[in-house]
Amino acid sequence: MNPFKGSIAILGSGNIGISLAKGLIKANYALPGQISLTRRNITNLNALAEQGFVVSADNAAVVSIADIVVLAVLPQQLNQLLEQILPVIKPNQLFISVVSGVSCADIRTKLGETVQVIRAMPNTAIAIGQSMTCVATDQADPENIQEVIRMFETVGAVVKINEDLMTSATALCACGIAFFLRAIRAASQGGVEIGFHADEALKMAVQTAKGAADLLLQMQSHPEQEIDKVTSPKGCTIAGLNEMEHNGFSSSLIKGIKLSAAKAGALYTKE
Ligand SMILES: NC(=O)C1=CN([C@@H]2O[C@H](COP(=O)(O)OP(=O)(O)OC[C@H]3O[C@@H](n4cnc5c(N)ncnc54)[C@H](OP(=O)(O)O)[C@@H]3O)[C@@H](O)[C@H]2O)C=CC1
Ligand SMILES: O=C(O)[C@@H]1CCC=N1
Repeated sequence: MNPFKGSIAILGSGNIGISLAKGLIKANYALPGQISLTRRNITNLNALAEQGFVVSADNAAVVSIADIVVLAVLPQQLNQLLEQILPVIKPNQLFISVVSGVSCADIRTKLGETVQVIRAMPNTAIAIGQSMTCVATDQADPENIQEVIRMFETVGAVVKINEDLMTSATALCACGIAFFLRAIRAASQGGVEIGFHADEALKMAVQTAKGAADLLLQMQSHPEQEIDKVTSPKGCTIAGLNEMEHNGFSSSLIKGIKLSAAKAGALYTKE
C-alpha cells in the first residue's frame, strides 16, 4: 500500500474521529505524526498525544497546514467550527465530512463554492479495519474521490452512493453497528436464561454472529438460503425464529432503521 504523503486534520476527535485515526494508523495509511486531532477538551487526547498524534484545541492552526481536513463534530457543533476555520482554508484542500445530515452543498455554503467536499459515513469498526463506509459527493474532482475511497478501503469496505442516500446509509451502516451489537447482547442474555454464565454466553453469541456474517460474505448467499439450512423440519430453530417473528423481530429492526434514517436527516440546522 502506498501511504498518504500529506497531513490530515481530524476536527472533532470524539468516538468516530478517534476510531478513524486509529484505523488509519493500523492500516499504515499514515503515521501518527501526520494526523492532527482536535477537540476543545484536549486533556481527553493525552493518550493519543503519547502515541505520536499531534493534538490541539486550535482548529484553525491545524487546518492551515492540512492537506485533508476531516469534519467529525456533531451536526449541532458544525457551524461554529466552520466559522473558525473559514479564514484559513486553502485552495486544493480536501474536506471529508462524516457529519450526519449535512450535505456537501451545506458545507460549501459556509466555506465557499470552490471547496472540495466529500462525505463519508463509516462506522466504529473502522478502528479495527472493518468499517462499512459509504462515500458520496455532488461535485468533487474524480482524483479526490479516488483518494477518499482509497483511504477508507484501508479500513474496511467502501460503497460509493448518491448523496441523497447518505442519511439512509447512516441508519443502515453507522447506526447499524449498534443494532447488531444489541442483537448480540440480547442473544447472550437469552443464553444466560438457558444456563450459561454471562461471559461464556457472550463469547458464544459473538462467535455465532461472526459466523453468520462470514457465511454471507464468503458464500455470497442470501440470509434466507443459510437460514433454510438451519431450520430442520419440526425442529427447534423454526420454532424459535417464528416466536421471534410473532414478537416483531424483523418488523422492529425495519422500523428502527426507518426512524434512524428520518432522524439522521433532521440533525442539522443550517443557521
Ligand atoms: N459515532 C459514530 O459511530 C458515527 C458518528 N458519525 C458522525 O460523526 C460526528 C461525531 O460523532 P461522534 O464521534 O459520535 O460524537 P462525539 O461527541 O464523540 O465527538 C465529537 C467531538 O467533537 C469535539 N468538538 C466539539 N466541538 C468542537 C470544536 N469546535 N472543535 C473541535 N472539536 C470539537 C468534541 O469534543 P470537545 O467537547 O472536547 O470539543 C467531541 O469529542 C457526528 O456528526 C456523527 O453524526 C458518523 C458515523 C459514525
Ligand atoms: O447516533 C448518531 O447520531 C451518530 C450518527 C451515526 C452513528 N452515530
